Amino acid sequence: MSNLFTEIKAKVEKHKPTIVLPEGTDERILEAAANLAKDRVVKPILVGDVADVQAKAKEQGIELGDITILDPATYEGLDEMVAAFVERRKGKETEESAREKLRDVNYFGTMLVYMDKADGLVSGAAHSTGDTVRPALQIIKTQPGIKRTSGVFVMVKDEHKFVFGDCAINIAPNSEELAEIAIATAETAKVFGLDPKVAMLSFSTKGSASSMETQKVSEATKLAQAARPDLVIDGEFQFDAAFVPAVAQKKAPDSPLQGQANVFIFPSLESGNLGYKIAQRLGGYDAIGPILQGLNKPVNDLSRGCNAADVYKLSLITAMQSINQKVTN
Ligand SMILES: CC(C)(COP(=O)(O)OP(=O)(O)OC[C@H]1O[C@@H](n2cnc3c(N)ncnc32)[C@H](O)[C@@H]1OP(=O)(O)O)[C@@H](O)C(=O)NCCC(=O)NCCS
Ligand SMILES: CC(=O)OP(=O)(O)O
Repeated sequence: MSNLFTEIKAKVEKHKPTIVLPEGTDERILEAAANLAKDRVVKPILVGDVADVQAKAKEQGIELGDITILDPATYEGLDEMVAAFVERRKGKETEESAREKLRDVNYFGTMLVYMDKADGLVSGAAHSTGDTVRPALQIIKTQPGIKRTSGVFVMVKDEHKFVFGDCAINIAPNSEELAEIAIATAETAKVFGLDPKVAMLSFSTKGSASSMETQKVSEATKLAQAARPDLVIDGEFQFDAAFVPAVAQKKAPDSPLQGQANVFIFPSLESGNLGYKIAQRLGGYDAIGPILQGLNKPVNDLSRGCNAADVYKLSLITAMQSINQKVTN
């Protein structure tokens, strides 16, 4: 495990937050839950039919020990949960529709977090991002002052570390949304020990091309710089001009980034999602996330292409977010 996760583990194990893993019959989730419990870093809660979860674990040779398994169908606090859900959704759900939705493991798990029965949630190994995050957007909601949540990846290879955003949520952000994503991602990067140097990515560097797309990024750059003059944010940049000092010298010699960017903001979800997967699969980077930024409580998504180690690491990050949020609140 890289230094980054060894450090996070040391921080988290003192508190042992409770993390809900709603996909209780997925073998990667089961393996990660067993390892998290064995290493005594977080307390996992698995969701699903108890017999099914236990059978799947047995089939995989995974020892669950005393890990809690909650079944939405038999959960004794369900009436209280239904009432809290209806109240939270203020006229958007009836008791009947709430009861129906809470049969879904992601809605159920998210309500456990909302009701403080758990500190955070990690899901998405077996669900699409939409199905994973929609309950959080509706129930947990964004922090005051944050308009939209966004999803970033911490990209790690040996001691190299970068943050990529938005790779998960906002399909076609406008310039204001992109500026908000850039600022939130810079703050997330600090949590991972980076001194953020934020590049706003495009297919153009400092006006080398001009189109609606490049102007959107250039406008977002100005908005982010104006909102947070304390942060190093520049754009618009092609990836090479942001990352390779020799190319930066040629394309943007006056930029404070100097080809040293470590936070990359993609102009659209198409580019962000493709970009992280290319760095992961061709570049050999570990891609941990998507980590959702700006929510009131930590709920994080996984790629369906994840492995058990990814689930373990994202659970550690989720636990760290819950500890940090409690300190801040
Ligand atoms: C995230 C996503 C599912 C939300 O879309 P949706 O379910 O259609 O959302 P809706 O527009 O119906 O809104 C549902 C709720 O979420 C809120 N919401 C939607 N997007 C949000 C965002 N980015 N931040 C915060 N809240 C958001 C809405 O305000 C709404 O709240 P309300 O019900 O309290 O009024 C959608 O943007 C999406 O599909 N994104 C791409 C996901 C993806 O496939 N990524 C690639 C793989 S990682
Ligand atoms: C983050 C992501 O791309 O998720 P998935 O691979 O499950 O679509």
